[in-house]
Amino acid sequence: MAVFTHLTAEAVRDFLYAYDLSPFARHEGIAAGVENTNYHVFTEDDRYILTLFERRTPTADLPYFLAVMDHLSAHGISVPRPLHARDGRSLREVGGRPAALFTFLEGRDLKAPDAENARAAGTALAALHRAAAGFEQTRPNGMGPRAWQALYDKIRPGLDRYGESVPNEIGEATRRLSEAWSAPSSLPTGTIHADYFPDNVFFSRGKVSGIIDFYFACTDYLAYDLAIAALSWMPEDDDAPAHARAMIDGYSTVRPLTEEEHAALPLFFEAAALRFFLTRAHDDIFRTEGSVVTIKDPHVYLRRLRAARNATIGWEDESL
Ligand SMILES: Nc1ncnc2c1ncn2[C@@H]1O[C@H](COP(=O)(O)OP(=O)(O)O)[C@@H](O)[C@H]1O
Ligand SMILES: N[C@@H](CCOP(=O)(O)O)C(=O)O
Repeated sequence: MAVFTHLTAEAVRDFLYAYDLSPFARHEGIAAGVENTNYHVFTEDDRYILTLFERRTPTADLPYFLAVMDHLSAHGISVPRPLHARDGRSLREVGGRPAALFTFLEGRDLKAPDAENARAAGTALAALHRAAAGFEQTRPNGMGPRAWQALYDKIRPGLDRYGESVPNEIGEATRRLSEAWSAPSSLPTGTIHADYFPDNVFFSRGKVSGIIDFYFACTDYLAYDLAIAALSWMPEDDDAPAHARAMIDGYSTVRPLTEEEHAALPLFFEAAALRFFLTRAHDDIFRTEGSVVTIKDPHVYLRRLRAARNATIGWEDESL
């Protein structure tokens, strides 16, 4: 996260009174992430994560995100479980923001995952898709083609900082991929994570120990989720496809892809690259002064968009 909303110890203590927990001890801001404000909250005998939902996370969708996490944790997937206060509510308010308290997950995200880690992450993603199959609520993808177009329109004047031809190049990709996306298809859909990056997957002793950050979760193509994961687990400075192949192999051991899904992967790689280029470029162009936020590099996804478009990224390999 970042710390967009600062909370005093008194505010956190008051917030905790609504829950059946032991007394508040202390809290600490967390500097990772880019969307929401997160704090470690320590009571006298346990620890939790307090998340304040900032403006980019749509407030109306918070009950859906919390329900996804409730469902997955009830179905054996290690995700933050929202705590319900004495009045039954998990969605509350603190510091003027909607907020929720979560169980703390052991483990850490890997700064430089290897291909075997990607394989394990792929297996865990397929298990998540399977566990989510019984979840009945749906949500359209807020980062789908309509959002690409809106983001593009907003950032277009600033895009030439990445190269003179980039405004037109991204405009063309947005149009072309949006059209391809809306073509009729019978690809399997379901609840997807939609941001399955290495920083959202915790490992402990070489195994996946937890999956966090469900604030882009939505109903969309399962193979698109896999494409986001396969793309984002490649080292940022290297587009060698070993990690992506391992991710797809690991995934397929739990949920084998249909032929149609295999055929759709190149489109999904391009779409995933465009989606993350657009949001990273947006955050880069519209930096928020005074927040402790790490801006993620848009160039990585511009490069991957080009590589996916030109099929020079190795996706054409038969093992895919
Ligand atoms: N349930 C949790 N257990 C342990 N750590 C967590 C948990 N939720 C969040 N974190 C920590 O907070 C950081 C930021 O969370 P994240 O959901 O990625 O924020 P953002 O939505 O701002 O991107 C994570 O990298 C992790 O260190
Ligand atoms: N994963 C995305 C941005 C969202 O960040 P997260 O901290 O919520 O995973 C990116 O890398 O662009």
